[in-house]
Amino acid sequence: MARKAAIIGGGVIGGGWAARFLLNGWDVSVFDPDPEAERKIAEVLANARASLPALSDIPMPAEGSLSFAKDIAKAVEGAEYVQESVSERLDLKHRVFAEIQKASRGVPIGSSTSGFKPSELQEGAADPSSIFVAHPFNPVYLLPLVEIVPSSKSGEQCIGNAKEVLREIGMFPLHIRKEIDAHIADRFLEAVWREALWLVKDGIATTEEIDEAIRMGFGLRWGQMGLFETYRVAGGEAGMKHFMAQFGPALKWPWTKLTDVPDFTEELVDLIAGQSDAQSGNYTIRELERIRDSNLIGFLRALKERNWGAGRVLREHDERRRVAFHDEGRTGEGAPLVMAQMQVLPGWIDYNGHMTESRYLFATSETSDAFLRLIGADLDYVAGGHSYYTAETHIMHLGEARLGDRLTGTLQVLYADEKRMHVFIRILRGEEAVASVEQILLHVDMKAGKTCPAAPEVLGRLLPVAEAHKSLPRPDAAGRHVGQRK
Ligand SMILES: NC(=O)C1=CN([C@@H]2O[C@H](COP(=O)(O)OP(=O)(O)OC[C@H]3O[C@@H](n4cnc5c(N)ncnc54)[C@H](O)[C@@H]3O)[C@@H](O)[C@H]2O)C=CC1
Ligand SMILES: C[N+](C)(C)CC(=O)CC(=O)[O-]
Repeated sequence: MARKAAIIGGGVIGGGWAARFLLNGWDVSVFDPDPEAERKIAEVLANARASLPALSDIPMPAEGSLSFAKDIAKAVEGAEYVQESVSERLDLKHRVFAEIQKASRGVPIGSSTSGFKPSELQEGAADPSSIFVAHPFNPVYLLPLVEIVPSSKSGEQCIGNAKEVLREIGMFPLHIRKEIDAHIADRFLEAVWREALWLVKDGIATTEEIDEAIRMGFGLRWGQMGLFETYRVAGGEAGMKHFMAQFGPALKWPWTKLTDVPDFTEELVDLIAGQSDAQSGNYTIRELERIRDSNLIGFLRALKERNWGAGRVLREHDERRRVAFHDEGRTGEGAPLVMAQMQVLPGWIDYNGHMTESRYLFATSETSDAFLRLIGADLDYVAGGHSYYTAETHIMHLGEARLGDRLTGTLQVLYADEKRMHVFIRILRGEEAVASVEQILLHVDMKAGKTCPAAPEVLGRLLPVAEAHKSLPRPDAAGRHVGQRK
């Protein structure tokens, strides 16, 4: 049975949490008195379904079920984890915690609060030890960071369990050791926002110019190296000390307004809202969300390739799920093995408006690479000097894959021996095959540059699969060559 999370407050952030839990296989019960909550969450969920799976290199678990509860007590019934995401008002959050704890004592309650300290959230609670800050970042279903802030009253076991749950849904829990208003990340965001407000108010830059200054330059740097690592590099060979000596004094020059905040007069609000409308008003919010999401996917995938920063979290999440998915001894008895799930992304579409041909080969190697990992011919094996090389590939295009389609790669072993592996891959959209691919792979000694028998532990996994697949019907297309008549 799927595990259950309760989401209290289903706005921008609650909707993102619901999507992240659901797509990672959890059942989710939402309570939000807003009559529009169901519609809003459905829209966030649609965006999440179109983006999150594209970060994963192994099949996503079956989506959990979503329900809307009539009150908090019903929502938290049987929940293993509760995430509070109601509006940012302390009195409201206190009332919500009281209701949760009346119905379910001891369950971990993470609060999405952007600024309140956990000790403030815990005031007057029946059980302060199970309330803590779990501050996420928008879009919650794509960005891994969640700031976990306990107070001295928080239970160690509760925080440990909560971090484990959050890791399971692919997040990066950053444990903040000392509680502080606005935690770590929002202090930066506020500081940058304050400076930006001054620049607009003083007529120095428009909202668009400020956004260009970020996204064309240092925003890209921060996304992959953060602040200190970026500055370390900027210190050149002389390093961080040199960087500090050179640029430290500037902090005391009048470069910044520091903590001075401009008054939110009607004039300033109109100025900023007007410039923002002129800059992006031709897009709806949902369109902007989709643009943001597909940019983030590309960026995160690049980081994943390099196993760097947020990309490392994605790899670790895949690895945890791979262990669960490819449980020991799985041979694919009675059916081809489901090896990969993919999503057709904007950059995969060609001038004919469907998935471009090179992506069929990409989908094939995603599938066969996953199989190689399953049988132990993984990156460690390759580092040891042995690998499988593809000797021949025949792709048959059977249907058109379109933008946003979810594709599944399955693999059937037609034949295998010490050195050879003959496989049949299907790229499926739902039940329909959009392509079938026949491949022969050879096991090689990479240093010698010639074929050789695979290691016994690899054969120990490959041959039982080949044996199990002997009972499967041989695909009609197996053995066909290009242009051949039936
Ligand atoms: N929007 C953002 O960028 C971020 C917001 N947060 C935090 O997340 C929390 C929620 O913020 P948003 O989602 O942006 O606000 P929002 O206004 O989009 O959603 C708040 C939701 O709470 C619901 N609500 C109000 N009273 C309720 C009650 N008694 N029980 C259940 N639901 C109730 C409202 O109907 C609304 O749907 C806040 O604490 C905020 O600081 C955290 C990270 C980012
Ligand atoms: C604006 N905000 C303070 C609510 C932002 C956050 O808390 C985090 C984010 O997603 O930027």
